[in-house]
Amino acid sequence: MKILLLGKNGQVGRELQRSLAPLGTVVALGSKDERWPSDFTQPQSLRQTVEALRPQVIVNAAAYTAVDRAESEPEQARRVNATAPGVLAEAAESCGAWLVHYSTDYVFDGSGTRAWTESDAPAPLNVYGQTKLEGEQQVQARCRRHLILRTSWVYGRHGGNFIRSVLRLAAEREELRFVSDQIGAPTGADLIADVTAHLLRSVTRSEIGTSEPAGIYHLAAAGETNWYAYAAYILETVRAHPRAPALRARRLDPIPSQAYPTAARRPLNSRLDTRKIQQRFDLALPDWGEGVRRLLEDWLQPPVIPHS
Ligand SMILES: NC(=O)C1=CN([C@@H]2O[C@H](COP(=O)(O)OP(=O)(O)OC[C@H]3O[C@@H](n4cnc5c(N)ncnc54)[C@H](OP(=O)(O)O)[C@@H]3O)[C@@H](O)[C@H]2O)C=CC1
Ligand SMILES: Cc1cn([C@H]2C[C@H](O)[C@@H](COP(=O)(O)OP(=O)(O)O[C@H]3O[C@@H](C)C(=O)[C@@H](O)[C@H]3O)O2)c(=O)[nH]c1=O
Repeated sequence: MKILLLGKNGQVGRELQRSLAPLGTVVALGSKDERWPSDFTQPQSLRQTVEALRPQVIVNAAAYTAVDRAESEPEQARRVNATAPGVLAEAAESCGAWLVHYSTDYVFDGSGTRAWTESDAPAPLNVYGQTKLEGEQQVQARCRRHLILRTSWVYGRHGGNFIRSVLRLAAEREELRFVSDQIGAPTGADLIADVTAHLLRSVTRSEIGTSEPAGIYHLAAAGETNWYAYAAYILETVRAHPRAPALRARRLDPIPSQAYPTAARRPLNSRLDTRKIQQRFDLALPDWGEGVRRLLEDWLQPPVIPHS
């Protein structure tokens, strides 16, 4: 099976390079590939890449993810998050390929306290969420064999994320403040990549031509937290470790969202109901804290080759 992976250098893309490898031949592209057009700000050029490679599966992990910056660069965000996925979807449809596309909890407005299901109506609060929603709609309209995986609060070994921000700030400052009224589930890029591979094994084994499992699925780690409690968990886990680095932070305080003004509004309730993906693909999703702890322990390992 030939798989085209776009966004190979992102948090999820790096893990997909590992998880997709056993499924077949993976052609993995970053934004500046010398062999194939892969710049999402030039959406039409992507058609050429798909037509030349004719993959059976396309996995799109590329996205414009700078939530605050998107407020002042809406057209750039829209090209990357909506127009380019639409072109990919059309090209995937014309070669009969499956298209995996990722989306976000930020398509919801964060109202209420119930976890969002796939059939709830999206109503994004910010440009990033709006362009990601438009991307979902493009993919749904143009490619029958699509899997849209909405996830939340992604962290990974590679690339910038909240865990790195917390550790950097804790090394620099004595007092930290984090919002405690936005609730969601931090989800590991490794989990997303592993589940993606599991789903692809399942759908590509189904009868040729069927698009029956196609659709939107929520994919997030189990449990929930808020950004303040998440930051506290990161710092406690690091401090309890015998190889903990020196941290200046002495105080960590919870604050309401209004006390932390940002260019983009963020949803208060980002909980995703993941029952559909678990039931449809016979999966169990681990608790968010497990994955965060594992990553921190890996980072704190001495850089030596283990004996066994
Ligand atoms: N990060 C998060 O918290 C969340 C992410 N998601 C979604 O998950 C998916 C993966 O996100 P994540 O791995 O965190 O993203 P990252 O920000 O880590 O990586 C995004 C990748 O997109 C690529 N990209 C950006 N602009 C372009 C462009 N113009 N042309 C081609 N490629 C481009 C970059 O490629 P390069 O490095 O080669 O320039 C980058 O490696 C995305 O769809 C995102 O919306 C959903 C919920 C939460
Ligand atoms: C750095 C910092 C952030 N915060 C708040 C701001 C924000 O509400 C929250 C998280 O901040 P970040 O900017 O790291 O997170 P943000 O970029 O909003 O994360 C989002 O990224 C996109 C791509 C998604 O799809 C979402 O699922 C989500 O993961 O923490 C503080 O309260 N104190 C701080 O010192």
